[in-house]
Amino acid sequence: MNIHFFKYQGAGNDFILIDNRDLSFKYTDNNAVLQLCNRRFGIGADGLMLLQNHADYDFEMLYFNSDGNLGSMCGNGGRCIVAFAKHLGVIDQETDFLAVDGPHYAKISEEGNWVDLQMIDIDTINKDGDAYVLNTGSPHYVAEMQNLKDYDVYQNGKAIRNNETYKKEGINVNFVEDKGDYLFVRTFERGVEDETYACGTGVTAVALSMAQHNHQIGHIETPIKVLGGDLKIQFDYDGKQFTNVFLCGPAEQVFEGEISI
Ligand SMILES: N[C@@H](CCC[C@H](N)C(=O)O)C(=O)O
Repeated sequence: MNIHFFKYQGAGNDFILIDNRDLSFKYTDNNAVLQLCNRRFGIGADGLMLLQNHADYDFEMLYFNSDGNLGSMCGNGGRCIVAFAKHLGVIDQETDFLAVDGPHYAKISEEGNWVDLQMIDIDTINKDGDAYVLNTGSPHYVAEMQNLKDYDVYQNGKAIRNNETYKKEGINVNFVEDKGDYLFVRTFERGVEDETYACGTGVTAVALSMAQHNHQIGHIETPIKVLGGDLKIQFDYDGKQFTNVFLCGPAEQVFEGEISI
């Protein structure tokens, strides 16, 4: 099978994008995705997305983690597929598209490289010891700490993701350090089974958890730094529910190519 693909990155979370409006990429098992995402023997990426037609929306997003399995919602992937849809001429500057966790609204800058993506509303944040656990389209564990720059995110994230509580379904593990003007976040991602340079649903989970932790109410804007760059989360919080949640940040096409598998 010969595949025409595009490579995108959003704050260093990188993805293979395929225009599958003609349904020529047939997903039968996880081997093709696994091979394409492999950083030694394939294109290399944290995940792969198919952009497909949908009768009721501008397009549908199908997201696979780099382990080859269909994933839950990917926030940075969502921002990248919006930039891809604009590149293809499927949308102009605003869109309503469908992802695994439901419909999403997004708007994109005129230059096509900055996307504000609306995420699902959240009304439940649980605790696991001192950590927060919530689902922002994907399941997340959020733990606050000091000196995060030197922390072993891989070993500690992997241990939490694979402990008795989370082993079966898996969880994405986020560590956050409050730097005053911004939050510094590092994430061990389920489905990649490694630390990634950014995780969109992860930084969303972190911003909401920290707002609850710090008893913030009203319209809140949270600047975030991750290994791959800067993101911003904005939302309204009335003490019970988080609404109008937006994940904002860069989404850039890196290259395009052909590969046969
Ligand atoms: N990188 C993503 C999260 C992708 C989903 C996750 N790995 C999972 O399946 O749990 C993001 O930007 O949100």
